[in-house]
Amino acid sequence: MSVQSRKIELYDTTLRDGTQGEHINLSVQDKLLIAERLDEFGMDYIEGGWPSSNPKDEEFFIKARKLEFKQAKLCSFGSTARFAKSVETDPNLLGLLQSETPVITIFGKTWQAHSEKSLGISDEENAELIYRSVSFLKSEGREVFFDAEHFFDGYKNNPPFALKMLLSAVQGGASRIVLCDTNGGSLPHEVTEMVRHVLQVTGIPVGIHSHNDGDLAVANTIAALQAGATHVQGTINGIGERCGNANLISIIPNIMLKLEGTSTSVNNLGKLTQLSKFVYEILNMPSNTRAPFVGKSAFAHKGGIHVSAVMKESSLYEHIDPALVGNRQRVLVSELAGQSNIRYKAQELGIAIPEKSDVIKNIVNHVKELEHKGYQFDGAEASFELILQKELGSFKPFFEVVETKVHIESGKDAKNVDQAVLKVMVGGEIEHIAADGDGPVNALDKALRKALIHFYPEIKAIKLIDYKVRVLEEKRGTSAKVRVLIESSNGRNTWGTVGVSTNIIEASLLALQDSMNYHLFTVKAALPAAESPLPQS
Ligand SMILES: CC(=O)SCCNC(=O)CCNC(=O)[C@H](O)C(C)(C)COP(=O)(O)OP(=O)(O)OC[C@H]1O[C@@H](n2cnc3c(N)ncnc32)[C@H](O)[C@@H]1OP(=O)(O)O
Ligand SMILES: CC(=O)C(=O)O
Repeated sequence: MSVQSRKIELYDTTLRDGTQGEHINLSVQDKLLIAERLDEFGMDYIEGGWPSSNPKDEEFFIKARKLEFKQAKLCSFGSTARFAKSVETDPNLLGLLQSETPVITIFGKTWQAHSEKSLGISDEENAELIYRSVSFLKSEGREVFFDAEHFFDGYKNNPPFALKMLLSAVQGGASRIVLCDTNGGSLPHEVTEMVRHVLQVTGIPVGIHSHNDGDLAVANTIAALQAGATHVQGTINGIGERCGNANLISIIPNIMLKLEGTSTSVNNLGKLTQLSKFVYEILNMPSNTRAPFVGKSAFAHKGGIHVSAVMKESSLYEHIDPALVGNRQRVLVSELAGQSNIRYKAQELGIAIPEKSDVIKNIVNHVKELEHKGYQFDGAEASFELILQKELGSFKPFFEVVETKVHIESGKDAKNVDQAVLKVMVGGEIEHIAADGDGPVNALDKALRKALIHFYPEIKAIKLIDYKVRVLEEKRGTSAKVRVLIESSNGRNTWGTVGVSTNIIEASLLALQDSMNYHLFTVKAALPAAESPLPQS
């Protein structure tokens, strides 16, 4: 079949099937915000929930009447009626009508085992249930989409039964037949074959709704489109029941950038990364850094060979231009780096490296040695920049911690204090400072700030926003090395630093020192040389 210039309809079910995922919970307000954003992005249909199933979804549909969508149509979702003979009084169908959505999507059984065992009815009765449910909603002036639940399993088990149920929906007036891989176990070639057959038999637009239990939901969706389907159901970030639904965040760019002869209503694909982040944010979930297209690592190059090639021509190791989906290229520095990684980072930081010098080679070697000791510069780019600037001779530490003592007192009869005592040298002067804290690392942080504040008032702006400890040699138990990664912020920028030691206090102090040095260095770099008031140690 020809796949020339087909418009693919995007049907988002984040607000319904997405919320069937574990740990996913959206308030009415969350749902309204997401719905608006989905419309802005260019979805054709937004499934808001199952109105009669819970009060939240009922309230959502009432409030959603005030939303003014630019292009999307709101859909309510539910099942076929409980009994064929009384569709007109079925509370579920009446709830769908009361939601006042222009489109209603109902699911019905297309796997004989479900019809028999779950509903306990005959084939004829199920066909009648589907026909009467669809035609009743249709007679009330709504457009009706039919979600053929378990279609692929149903077809494998008994093709005539599965097709008969689809035809009942078509005869009832459904305008889309959506084939559901409800258990998510189908393979792409099976989907292709069955979609082709359904298109021949039904003669109306066919959609695909895949679940990800075999990690193939996106592949199965693309296979259905290649076979002629023109309607895609999925969720943002692939959230949904069990392993999730087909991820629209991957499907949409695959359609728009790769599947020739197809188009969608999305007007700015460059907003894809923002959309993914927005939904994670509302769900209060961390973004998936490895997500294709939109993840932080999706275009992050670590291996020296890759970076060397990417610097000559990005497409040598990138399947698309990251900007097309609102993402960006990144280069990581690690033990797998070559000189190209360092050159790239220097360029990114606006640092000129003298030609024909050993600077880059020295830095590569230094980074590899440090990573061998347990350092990690992914996530600690500020520590890396200090190494680079030091090697270039443009950075000298602003202070030196000459001595550290940390005192921990706990127990029934103890004072329960944690205290750090530091001797810090700044510009030839020694400061001897003690500070109490909530835990030894907090005491250390406070003591260091106290020692430095009157030399460098700028450090007041630094806030610790994340602190992570990782044991590096687990088998050595409490004598193992630890790596501390700290994320700091000055309200405008954030930066990461790292420290490694067998002593968790020392590892923390190293990361803290890098954080303060980095901040002071950037403050100094922002000033003309003659005006820099900062002493160096
Ligand atoms: C594949 C999918 O994702 S379908 C969507 C699944 N989503 C949800 O289930 C979330 C919302 N669901 C709910 O809030 C509740 O399950 C409700 C309100 C729909 C129903 O609640 P209850 O009436 O207490 O029934 P319960 O959930 O225990 O069982 C479901 C009933 O629906 C019946 N049913 C299932 N599918 C269909 C269908 N397509 N048509 C008609 N009835 C159906 C089942 O046979 C079962 O009936 P039974 O109680 O006579 O055995
Ligand atoms: C309808 C639906 O959500 C499914 O079959 O997976």
